[in-house]
Order: sequence, then C-alpha cells, then structure tokens
Amino acid sequence: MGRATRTAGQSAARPHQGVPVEVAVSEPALFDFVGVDVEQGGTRVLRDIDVTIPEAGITVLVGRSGAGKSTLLRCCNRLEVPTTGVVRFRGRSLSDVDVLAHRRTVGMVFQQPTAFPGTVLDNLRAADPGVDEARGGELLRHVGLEPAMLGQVADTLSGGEMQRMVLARALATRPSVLLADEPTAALDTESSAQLESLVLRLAKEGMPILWVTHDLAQMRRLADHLVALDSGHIVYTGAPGDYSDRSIAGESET
Ligand SMILES: Nc1ncnc2c1ncn2[C@@H]1O[C@H](COP(=O)(O)OP(=O)(O)OP(=O)(O)O)[C@@H](O)[C@H]1O
Repeated sequence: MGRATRTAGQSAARPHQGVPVEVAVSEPALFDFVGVDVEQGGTRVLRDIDVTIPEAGITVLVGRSGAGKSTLLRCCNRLEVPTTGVVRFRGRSLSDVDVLAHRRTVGMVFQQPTAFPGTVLDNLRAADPGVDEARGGELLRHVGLEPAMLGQVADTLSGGEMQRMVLARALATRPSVLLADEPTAALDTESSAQLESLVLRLAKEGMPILWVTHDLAQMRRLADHLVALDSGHIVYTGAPGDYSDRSIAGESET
C-alpha cells in the first residue's frame, strides 16, 4: 500500500496548534471488507471476510463453483448487501454512498452479455444519454470495435462483439473501477483472448479491475493480486506466483 503525505490544517490534526503540520496518512484501499458475512436463504455464503483490494492493477478472485466469488464481487457495487460487517470503497462505507452514483463509478460486466433493445448506439446511450456519435465511436474503438457498428442492431452482434459492446457500455459512464464476473465464460478462445488483452490495456491505463474466474491459467495471465475463496472463506491473498494449492481452487488448468 502506498503512502501519501497531506497537509493537515489546524482543525484536522492538531486543534491546539496554530500552524499547519505535515502528517503521513495511508491512502485508503480500493475496497476494504471488514468482518463481512452474507447470508442467502439461511446459509452464510460469505463468512467473516476481511480483505483489502488494492487500488492498482488487476485483482483476480478465484475459487471453485459456489465458493462465493460472485457474491463478494457484487458486494463491491451494492448488488449484494452484507448481513454483517462493512465494505468500504476508497475509505467510505458503501452503506453511506448513493448507490446509483456509485454504480456509475464502479462499472460491471457479467458472464452473459445482455443487449438492450435497439442499436449499439442506443445501448451506449442507455448508460449515458449524452453519448453522441463521436463519443460512441471513440468508446467502440476503445474496445476494438468499428465505429461503423454504432447503427447495428445490438442483438445481431456475435458473442465476442456483444461482450465488448457491453464493456463499452460500462465504460460510457467513465467509471474509475471495473468489476468483471467471468466475462469470458461464454466466449470462444479468440474472443476471450481479445477481451483479456483489452482488460490488460485498461489496467495499464490506470483502471483498477476486479476479475472473477475459476480458470487458473487465465488468473496467471491477468492477476497482479490474487484472492482465493473456498466455501465462503478467504483462503489466500497475495501474489499470484506464490499461490500453489490447486486443491483449494479445485479447478483444472486450461
Ligand atoms: N439468492 C441466493 N439464495 C440462496 N443461495 C444463494 C443465492 N445466491 C447465491 N447463493 C449461494 O451462495 C453460494 C455462493 O454463490 P456465488 O455465486 O457467489 O459463487 P461463485 O463462487 O461465484 O460460483 P460460480 O463460479 O459457480 O459462479 C452458492 O452456494 C450459491 O448457491
């Protein structure tokens, strides 16, 4: 975690002194889970989660099916609300934020890309009505699609094109974070590789990304940081290179 120095005024750190002082403060984490439980249908699907998601790079969440990866990810944009505990976003509890505004800051893409009715441009405008053709073309280029596709009926796109359009739609609100829940699961190898390159580029451009997968080979291609879950518990956090317990993830290399 990086550290920052800020100038604290009289009222902040030293109320009894008349001059500003320099204090060192830790930068808040991107997401901070403290004592988080999530209960679904009488079962605790996340148990006592304490984890910090760093501000930079790609954090990959791995674990076998049903481990709680999606639930943890969904807590990050308030699609899921903890039964107990706190999730903080850049230091602020998500129970205190405006949820819709938060979801514009924290974009999300899902396993199954879903087009809204109408054209690709209509889809981008559903996220931000201010998207004109120029901005729409820019968003499409950013995800490797041709601006000429703006007028195409969205549900005629291929699976790979659709997932990239959905990503462009998520980027239309200029989010500062991206959440991705197994976004390559329904794609062929080539489309999957294109999406991986795209996400690596977004991360390089400075966007922190949380990416869920059960595919350990993909995890190794993408992860700067790793969080592994098993039966609702965190079983590993740290560098991907140090993670070796395949029996915990329970998944095969692909
Ligand atoms: N609304 C719900 N009601 C009851 N149980 C739920 C609900 N949502 C999730 N669960 C259960 O919570 C557990 C964790 O689900 P979650 O989708 O987070 O797992 P996952 O690790 O993302 O799995 P997968 O890789 O299969 O998507 C599962 O056992 C699931 O059946």
